[in-house]
Amino acid sequence: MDRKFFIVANPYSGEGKAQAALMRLKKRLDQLDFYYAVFITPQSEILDEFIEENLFTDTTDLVVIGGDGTINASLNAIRKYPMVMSFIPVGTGNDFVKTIDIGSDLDEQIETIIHGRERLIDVGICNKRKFINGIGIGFDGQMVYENLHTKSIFSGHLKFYMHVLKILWTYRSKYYVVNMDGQRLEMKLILMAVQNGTTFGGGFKLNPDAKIDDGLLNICTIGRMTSFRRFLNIGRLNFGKHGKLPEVNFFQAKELRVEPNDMLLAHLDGEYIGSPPFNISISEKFLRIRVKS
Ligand SMILES: Nc1ncnc2c1ncn2[C@@H]1O[C@H](COP(=O)(O)OP(=O)(O)OP(=O)(O)O)[C@@H](O)[C@H]1O
Repeated sequence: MDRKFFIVANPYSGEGKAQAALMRLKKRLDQLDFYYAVFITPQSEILDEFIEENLFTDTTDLVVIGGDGTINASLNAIRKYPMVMSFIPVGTGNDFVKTIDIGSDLDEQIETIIHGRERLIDVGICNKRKFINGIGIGFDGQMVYENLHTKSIFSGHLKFYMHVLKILWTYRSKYYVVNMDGQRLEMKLILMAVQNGTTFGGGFKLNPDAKIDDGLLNICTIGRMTSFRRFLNIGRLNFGKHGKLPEVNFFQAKELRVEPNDMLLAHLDGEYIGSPPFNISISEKFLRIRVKS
């Protein structure tokens, strides 16, 4: 079957790096005489619906040029179609691609889009919305909320890390009631990260042992911790070395319910989604993606 590429490019991701990546990809596809169409995303709460409306049904390859939010919207747009997804990560955090190998520079990533091997991966579902990387409830949900709603003289990474510092200092632990594969747990936590991938927040490896094709959700919880200890230990998260801290626990589950609590804010693949209740599950080997190795 002839390949047909549908390219979703977000001009806003990562402060506008998509344009240059799109030009290079188009040039390479032209050289190889491949058919492609380009969809430039609009700013919208229902981005997935816009993508779905514009997709042609015989697309073989859906290429996302954007960050985790654009990958998420594309994932939720292709529910009826058996296409392979590939990525050029130009977002701010680009957390999902840190779990896979798509090549380290633009040229390698473009070759992966064209010649990479197919891999079948799991996809998470939260209240009927799919996620590829994960859901952060508590501390990092608060961060995404404040990044969205607070004006700042900074932008991009700098704005994000200013919020990390402020919230790291001020955030108070909250009460979670959770049901994990039938087991009820009540905990006071700073955060709960429910993930398919390993990384959140632009490089924090909260679930370093997560595998994207094992049919399981990996869950990291961090309990009450003084502000001083948070500052002392945050560096460990960059290397996934937080597991030895007494406040940290890891779980694996197929299904999870987080009971209502308006004090808890959450994000799904980096996009703010409000407060629980959340019914979360995993769809094993649901999505085909293209990787380098
Ligand atoms: N044309 C546009 N103008 C402004 N915002 C847009 C536009 N197109 C999409 N968006 C918004 O971009 C957001 C998704 O951005 P995306 O996640 O891809 O990049 P990022 O936030 O820089 O990266 P990451 O999530 O990896 O940190 C969505 O909230 C979407 O509404």
